[in-house]
Amino acid sequence: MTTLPEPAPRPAANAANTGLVRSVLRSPRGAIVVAFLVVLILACALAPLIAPYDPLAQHLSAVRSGPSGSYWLGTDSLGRDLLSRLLHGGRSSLLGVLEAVVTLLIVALPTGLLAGYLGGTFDRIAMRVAEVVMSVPVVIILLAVLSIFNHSMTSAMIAFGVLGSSGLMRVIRGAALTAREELYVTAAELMGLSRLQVVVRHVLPRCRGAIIIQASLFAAVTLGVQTGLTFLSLGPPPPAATWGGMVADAASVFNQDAWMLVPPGATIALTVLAFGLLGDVVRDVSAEKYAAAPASRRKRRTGTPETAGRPEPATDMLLSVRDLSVATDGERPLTLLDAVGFDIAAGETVGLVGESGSGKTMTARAVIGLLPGNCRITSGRVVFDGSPVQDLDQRAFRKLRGRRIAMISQEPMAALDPSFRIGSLVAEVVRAVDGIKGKAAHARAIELLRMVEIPDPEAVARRFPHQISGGMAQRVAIAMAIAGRPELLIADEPTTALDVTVQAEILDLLRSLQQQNNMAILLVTHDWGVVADVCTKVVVMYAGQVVETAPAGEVFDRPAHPYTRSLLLSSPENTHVGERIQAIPGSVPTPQRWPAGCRFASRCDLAQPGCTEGAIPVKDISEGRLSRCLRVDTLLGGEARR
Ligand SMILES: Nc1ncnc2c1ncn2[C@@H]1O[C@H](COP(=O)(O)OP(=O)(O)OP(=O)(O)O)[C@@H](O)[C@H]1O
Repeated sequence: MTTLPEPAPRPAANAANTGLVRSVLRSPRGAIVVAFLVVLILACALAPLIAPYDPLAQHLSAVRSGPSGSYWLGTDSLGRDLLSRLLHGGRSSLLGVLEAVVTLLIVALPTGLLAGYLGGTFDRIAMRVAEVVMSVPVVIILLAVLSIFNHSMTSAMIAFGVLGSSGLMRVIRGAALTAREELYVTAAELMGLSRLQVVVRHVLPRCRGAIIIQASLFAAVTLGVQTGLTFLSLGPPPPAATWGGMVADAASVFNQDAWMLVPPGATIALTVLAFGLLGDVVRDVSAEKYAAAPASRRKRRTGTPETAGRPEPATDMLLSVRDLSVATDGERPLTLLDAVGFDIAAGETVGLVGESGSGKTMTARAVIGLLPGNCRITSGRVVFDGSPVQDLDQRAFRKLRGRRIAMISQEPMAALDPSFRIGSLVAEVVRAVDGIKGKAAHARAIELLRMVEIPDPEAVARRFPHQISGGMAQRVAIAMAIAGRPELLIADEPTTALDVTVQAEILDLLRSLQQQNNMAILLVTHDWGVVADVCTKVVVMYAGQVVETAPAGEVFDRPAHPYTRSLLLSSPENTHVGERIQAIPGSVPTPQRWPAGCRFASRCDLAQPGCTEGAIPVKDISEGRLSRCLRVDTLLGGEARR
C-alpha cells in the first residue's frame, strides 16, 4: 500500500470552513449586534410577562412624567408607561418584519436559485417578471393593500415581501450562476446527483452569505416602512401600542416634552442600525470565507469549422465516438470540435493527447453530456455500450453519470465542496448511486476510501477537504467516481496538479482499480510519460480534430503525424540533461483562426502546397492506426499504405 505525505496546513482554506454563524459571532461587531437583536426580540416576545404595566393603562396622575423609579422610561400624554408600550409595540413591529422577510425568502429563494442554476427559459421568464415587479410603485401598492384589507399590517408586510423579492431574487441568481461554475458543483452533477440535490447541497450553501445580507438589509428597510405606515395611522388603530404610533404621539407634543420621542426613536434607530450592521458583518465574513476558499472556477473561453470522419460506430466497443462536432450557440456559431472520432474497448485505457486548446476537455465533456452552457453537439454520434447517448436529455444522462460513466478532474480539491466532511461527500454519492442511506452509506463510503488506498479512512472521513493533501483529495475524488462501479472513467488530467511522486501513486491506483474492475479509462493528458505508463491506445488531437490514433506501443517509435512527432520531441522525457527542449514553433490556432486544409501546416516542416488546399482525409495506416496527414508516407519512410 502506498503512503501519502501528511497534508500541509492551509490556514486560508480553514476559514472557508468555519460556520458562517460562528464567524459572525466571533467578530466583536457581530457579537454586539446579535446580542442586541436577541435581547430585543426576547424582551418583546416576553412583553406580557415582563412589561411593568398594561400598555393601555392610563395613569393620569403621572402624565408625561419623564424617567423615574416607577416609570423607567417615563409616560406619555395619557400617563401610559412608555417601556411597556415599547415592549408590546415591538411585538407587532418585529412580527411584521418577520412576515415580510419570510415572504421575501419564500418567493426569492427558489426562483433565484432555479433561475441561476437552470438558466434558459425559466431564467428569462423569472428575470422579466422581476423587472416588472421592480417597476411597480411600492407605496401605492401598500396603501391599496391596507385599504383593501382593513388596515391589516400582516397583508401589507406580505405584499412588501413580494415586492421586495425581485431584488433578492437577482442577487441569489447571480450567486447561483457563480456557484454553477464551481468544480465541485460540476463534480456533483458528474456523480449523478439530481438537480434538486445539487441545488440544496452545493449551490444553496454558496449563496447563504448573500441571502443573509440581503434579508437583514431588507429587515431594516421593512422596519422603517412599517414605522412610517403606523406613524401615518395606517396600521392598527389607536390605542394599540405600535412604535410608529408612539413616534406620532411624541411628535404631537414635541415642543412641550421632547423626551417622549427618545425611547421609541432610539429603539427604532438602533434596531434598523442592528439589522443593517448584521448585513455588513455577514458581508465581511463571507468575503473572507470566499477569498479563502480554493479558486475553482471553470475557465471559460471564447473560441470555426471543417470536416472528415470515419464510418459507423463500432458496436463491439464500450464507447464509440463518430464525427462528433461541437459548436457554440448564438447567431454566429463557432465550431470547437470537428468530426472527432475514436473508440474505447471495455477495460482499455486510451490517452487523449494534445496541446492546450486542442479540444481534449471539450471531447471528454461531450462524452459525459456536460458541455458548457453555451456549447452543443451539432453533429455526430456518441455510442455507449451499443446505445447512442448524444440525444439523451439531462435526466436520462444522469442515470448514466456516476453509475456507468464517471469523471475526475485535474483539480481534485476544487471538486470537493469545502463545507462538508470527506465522509459526508462520499456518502452523498453512495446515496445517489446505490440508494442506501445512513450507516450503510457511511460504511460503503469508508470501504471506498479504503479501496483507493487511503490510510486510516475513518479518520480521513472526519476531515474537511482543506485538511487533506492534493494527492489524498484526488484519491477521494476517485473514490467518489468509482462509487457507482462505472464501466468508463474519464480522467481529465488527473495528475497535473500533483507532485511527481504523488502522480505516480495516483497512476498506480488507477491502473490497479482498472484491473480489478475491468474499467475503461479515457485519460486526458499532456504528458507522454503518463501515456507510456498506463495507456494502451493514444488519440492525438489538434485544433478540434483527431489527427492520429495509434496503439501506445507504436506511437513512440513511429508517429504517423508530424504533430505527434513534434509533441514527442518537445516532451521533457525526450530531452537529455543540458539539452534545450525542442518546443514546437507557434501555437495551436484558436477556433476563430482554423485555416483551410491541414491545421498544423503552418507549424509543420513537411508541409507542402497541397496541405493547405482542402480538408485532409483520415488515412488508415495499419490495424488500429489512423492519420490525418497527406505526407504520412514520407513521415513513415514510405511504409504507409492506404
Ligand atoms: N465555453 C466555451 N465557449 C467557447 N469556447 C470554448 C469554451 N470552452 C472551451 N472553448 C474553446 O474550445 C477549444 C478547446 O478547449 P478545450 O478546453 O477542450 O481544450 P483542451 O485541449 O482541453 O485544453 P487544456 O489542456 O488547456 O484544458 C479552445 O479553443 C477553447 O478556447
